[in-house]
Amino acid sequence: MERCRILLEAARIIRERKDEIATMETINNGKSIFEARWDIDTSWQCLEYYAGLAGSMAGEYIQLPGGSFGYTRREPLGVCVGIGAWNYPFQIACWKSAPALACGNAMVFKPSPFTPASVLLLAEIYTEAGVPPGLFNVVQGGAATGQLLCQHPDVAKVSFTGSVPTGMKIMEMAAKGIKPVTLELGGKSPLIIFSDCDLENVVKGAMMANFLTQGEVCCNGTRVFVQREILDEFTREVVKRTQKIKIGDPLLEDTRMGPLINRPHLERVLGFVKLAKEQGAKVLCGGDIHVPEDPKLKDGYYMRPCVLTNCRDDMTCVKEEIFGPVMSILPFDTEAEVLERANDTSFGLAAGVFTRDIQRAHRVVAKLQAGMCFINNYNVSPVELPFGGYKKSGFGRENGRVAIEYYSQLKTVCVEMGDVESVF
Ligand SMILES: NC(=O)C1=CN([C@@H]2O[C@H](COP(=O)(O)OP(=O)(O)OC[C@H]3O[C@@H](n4cnc5c(N)ncnc54)[C@H](O)[C@@H]3O)[C@@H](O)[C@H]2O)C=CC1
Ligand SMILES: C[N+](C)(C)CCCC(=O)O
Repeated sequence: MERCRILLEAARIIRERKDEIATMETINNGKSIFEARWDIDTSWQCLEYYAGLAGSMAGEYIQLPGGSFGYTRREPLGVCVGIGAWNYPFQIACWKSAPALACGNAMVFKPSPFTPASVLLLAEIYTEAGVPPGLFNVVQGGAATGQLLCQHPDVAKVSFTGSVPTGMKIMEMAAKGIKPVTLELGGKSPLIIFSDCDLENVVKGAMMANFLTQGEVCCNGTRVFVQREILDEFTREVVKRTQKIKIGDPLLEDTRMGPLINRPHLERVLGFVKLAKEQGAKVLCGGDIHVPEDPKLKDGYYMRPCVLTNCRDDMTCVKEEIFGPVMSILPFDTEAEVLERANDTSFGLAAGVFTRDIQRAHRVVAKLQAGMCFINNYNVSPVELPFGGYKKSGFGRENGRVAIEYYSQLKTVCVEMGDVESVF
């Protein structure tokens, strides 16, 4: 209950300082202030959720023959390390620290060096809320710092959000110390749109699946499979809306897309679009640099969101994670065909299906190889639901009741009520 009270107080302070934190996050990352406010909401909600669970963590009592019994205790792991990516800096820190602290662990958090700032506000808020000194710590740095943290003998667990290649290294380092890891890695998720869907919702869903945070979202549904009967209508509508996305100064109230994280990443994303064209894809809109009218923004890392058609499953833009605002549209004819194509990837973070046929919706998600499946929506993040990947998108889960298991260990106590029976 004490942990609950402190986490609730921290959640309250985050709500109270929401605009200030969102502004910091926008400056930190470049996402629009409108969206940053959403991220701050899913951050304090996570603290509230685990505050609620903190007081109810308990073990089991198991009756044994002859009056003997056993019981289990859910105990903390110790010092947990959190390593974050740059796309959701504040939210990632909350999604890791809230369950860690609720379970009684300490956390050392290392944000991405591209977004070092907002997590310091979180540390400040935890302290103000009553988290004892030393329980939540921020260490700044890049790969070398991350490695030192993972290899440190006093660290009991590592929770990582980032790319697949780094995830592999983390797992290797953790293996040397037999430390559990949670890996939230990349994706190339399918969004499957059947012709019986509600077109208005589907278009909104496809935009949500592709263009939040400049498209720099791990669970984005970037392979948009559209049933052939509605291909033209869907494409027309999605292109129309994509062209209307307001790009510019992310601190302005009506902006919906800010700059990408840095110059090399912008160039990498533009390179994917160039390669897509060379491989035969057609750019229906965007895919190039955007120069805002405001002269002080002219060197910003802005690009116009891109919709690609004429895509084939073997193209690089369809196979690899771009981590930018690039949607690939792929027509399909039958359910069996689309399922096979959707699952033909080494990633498995998320997937979405839009249809009015409820039997089909559940049949399809049951066969999708992805940890987070959406029916008739995409990229919403209720903190009550576990989030995490299949296959190379990682393992372990954040959010939901299950995350408790990734931040605690189970002790079994066996109690003898009779005499010791010995073989000797
Ligand atoms: N599944 C998920 O929840 C999410 C996954 N991602 C993935 O993250 C990637 C983009 O983020 P980046 O920051 O570029 O990823 P990254 O893997 O380069 O870096 C992530 C974090 O790991 C640290 N790091 C880098 N090398 C390390 C090493 N050898 N040892 C320990 N720490 C190390 C970085 O400093 C950073 O804090 C994308 O591939 C994306 O899919 C991003 C956000 C969410
Ligand atoms: C908030 N949401 C669902 C759009 C993305 C969360 C995962 C990430 O950190 O990329």
